Amino acid sequence: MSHSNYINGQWQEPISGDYKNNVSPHDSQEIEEFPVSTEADVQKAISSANKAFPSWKKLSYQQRGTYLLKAAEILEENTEEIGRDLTLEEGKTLTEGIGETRRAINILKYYAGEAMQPIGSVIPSANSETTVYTKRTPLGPVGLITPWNFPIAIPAWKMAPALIYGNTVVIKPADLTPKCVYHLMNAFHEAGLPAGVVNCVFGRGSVVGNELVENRGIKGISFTGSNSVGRAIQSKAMANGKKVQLEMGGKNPLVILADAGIDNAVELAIKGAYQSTGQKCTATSRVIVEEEIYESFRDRLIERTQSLKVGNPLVDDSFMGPCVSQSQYETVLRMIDQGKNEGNLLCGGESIKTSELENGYYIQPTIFELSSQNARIATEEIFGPVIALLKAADYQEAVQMANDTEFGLSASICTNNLSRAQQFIDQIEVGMVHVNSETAGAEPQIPFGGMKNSSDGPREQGKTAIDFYTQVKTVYYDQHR
Ligand SMILES: NC(=O)C1=CN([C@@H]2O[C@H](COP(=O)(O)OP(=O)(O)OC[C@H]3O[C@@H](n4cnc5c(N)ncnc54)[C@H](O)[C@@H]3O)[C@@H](O)[C@H]2O)C=CC1
Ligand SMILES: O=C(O)CCC(=O)C(=O)O
Repeated sequence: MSHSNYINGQWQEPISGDYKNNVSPHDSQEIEEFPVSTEADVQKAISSANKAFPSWKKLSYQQRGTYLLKAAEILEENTEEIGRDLTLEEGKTLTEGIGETRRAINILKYYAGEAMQPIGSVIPSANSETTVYTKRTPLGPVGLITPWNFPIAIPAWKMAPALIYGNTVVIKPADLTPKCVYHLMNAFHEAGLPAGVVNCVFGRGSVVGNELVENRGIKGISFTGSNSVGRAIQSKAMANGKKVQLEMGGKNPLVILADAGIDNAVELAIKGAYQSTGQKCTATSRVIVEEEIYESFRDRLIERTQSLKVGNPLVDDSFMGPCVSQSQYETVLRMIDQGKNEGNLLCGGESIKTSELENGYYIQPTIFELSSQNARIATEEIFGPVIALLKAADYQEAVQMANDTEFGLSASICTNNLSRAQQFIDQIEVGMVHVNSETAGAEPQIPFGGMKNSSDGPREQGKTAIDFYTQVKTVYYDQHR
């Protein structure tokens, strides 16, 4: 089956006539065809987003919210099918695929609800005759560049706030996972969204994404993906006068203090490190354990890791599926080889080539014990099912190690000591800190984003999303002159 771009309220074939298949990471089978678009397709989409902007901006928040709600209802009717398509093209388990689809639906509903919330504030002026208040004004057409690891939730969490606050959208989905954004576009189309308000152009980042970044018709870029691409986009987009929001990598630590319950701490490590095959920017990739319980924790972690069922993500009892692509699989295996030179391999460390999985991109969940926090596998983002395990003499050393990274997305501490937990919340240099919960996770109403080299620009999701998708207009209103 062949799909088209969604431009100006219509499904349009790419001008080049070129298509590429998405591929199942479970068995390398080609699934469906999606456009390999060129700059000219993007220019058409940008022009339609510009044409649609004035009348979309003019609608009330509640009128715009109605479209989001309708789209959410349409997705809801097809949750299972969409979750299945997500699992088929991305490789996370069906429970995660359906869960992510539900998350996308909740995001649309949450931002539809924002239409009922106050916008702006009234501020007292020095002059008693003057009322000062703030309004929010949308940026205009925005370009959304999204990754493959949350192929429906991340597009939804960028599109929903963009739309409710009055922007129009051109989205470029990750080329590995186009079907999920196709489902989103279809829901907006069926919901009767006016032509040109959302547009989707499938294709390569260096062509489609780059045109969004360079074209003057786009006023803001929201990007999630790798640090190298994010930073390159940032300098180009800012040079073109655009507002930029970046969500990039992480090297998230889970710190386990001696007073923590070992079984609970092990479960947090397992979920944080291996769900979605470790392909989350919030994944647990470093586990730092206080010396006193290090050995018992390590032994239990190895035992649980070896008990995990890795297999076809569409089959109910699989805990972990494959890496998303051949290239991601090769990158993770290269990092594992690096780890074999740097540390002590405790378990895993190989690809899985049983007859059922031989054509897939499967890797065993892997743990390295490290004596140095400076090893590459303890400092570089791997985006695979790999844990760097480190021993800390005490809390002070643990927090120093946790902060010894260029990244600052999320972190977690396992402890029953309230004052230690509070100290960690104050000392850890991340955007999202957990106490006794896993490093991953996001909810629509909660600000999402990091410090240091993990993020740039205002936070995504929750009420803070308004800070990227609008500008503040201050009004001085004097009634008597
Ligand atoms: N922070 C996160 O959630 C994510 C991080 N990553 C990291 O990035 C690594 C590589 O994954 P990729 O898929 O290659 O990430 P990427 O950063 O290349 O891709 C992310 C998005 O940017 C687009 N893009 C790529 N080059 C572009 C350009 N020159 N101009 C405009 N858009 C462009 C891609 O098509 C995709 O839609 C992963 O191993 C992981 O470490 C990947 C995906 C998500
Ligand atoms: O932890 C989550 O659920 C969201 C993570 C995420 O947004 C990402 O990996 O890009």
